[in-house]
Amino acid sequence: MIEHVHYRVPAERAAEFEEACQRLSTEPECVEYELTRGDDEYILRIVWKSAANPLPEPLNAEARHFRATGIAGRGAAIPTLYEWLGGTEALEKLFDAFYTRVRDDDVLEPVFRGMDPRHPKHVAAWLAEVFGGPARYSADHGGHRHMVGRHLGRAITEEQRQRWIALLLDTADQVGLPDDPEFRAAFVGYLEWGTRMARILSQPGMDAPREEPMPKWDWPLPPWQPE
Ligand code: HEM
Repeated sequence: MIEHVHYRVPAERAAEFEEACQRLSTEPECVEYELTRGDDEYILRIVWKSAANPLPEPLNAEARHFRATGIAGRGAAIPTLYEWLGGTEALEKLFDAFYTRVRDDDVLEPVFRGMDPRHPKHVAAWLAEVFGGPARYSADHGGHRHMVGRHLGRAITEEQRQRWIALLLDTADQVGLPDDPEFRAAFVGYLEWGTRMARILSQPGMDAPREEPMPKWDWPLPPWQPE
């Protein structure tokens, strides 16, 4: 439940009012909130876990309630991770180089022996979509369910997972993927999550995958850009 509350606050009470708003940080049912300010008025937006909660003084005023539509996003002022890393061309270069190195890797070679030769391009298409690029993996390669299905029953070990990630990061340096702190934090974050999911889903006894939305990855911090 999303609540919007409009307040008129005289200048002499502004500090007290803003302090009261900050106490929403300790509300157990509050997911997030944002206070925006006009000349002598404010709008407070609160996202509640379920139903809206009563607000303490001096915040209790007439509120309007809304539901999320799922329509939300970033504008073009902040590039997607996909744009930042150089798009499909850069991702294909990364995975071509990576799977070439996999052939000479003692830990990973047995895992990928007999691999489909289109595999590097498919993984590039997967990552492109996860990082905010074109939805080609969903459209042409079976989407999330297919990807999960390709890991089923492979019993990936922790050693294999760690080698996969280490070799991919080394290849990222080799092919010149951006190495700024924000991009690498996002990239490593996704790889940690994705490889751990792949290992868990590949263990014996895991059920056939269900249809699920593609994961979407974003910046943990916006990238630094010159003014
Ligand atoms: C972020 C981590 C990972 C991503 C994004 C990823 C992505 C993918 C995708 C998209 C496919 C299906 C390709 C297709 O559509 O044909 C796939 C298949 C596969 N993955 Fe992963 N994977 C990850 C981690 C791992 C790890 C850690 C291993 C093992 C060490 C692994 C082993 C495999 C194997 C053996 C296949 C089947 C290859 C073939 O024969 O075509 N994956 N992966």
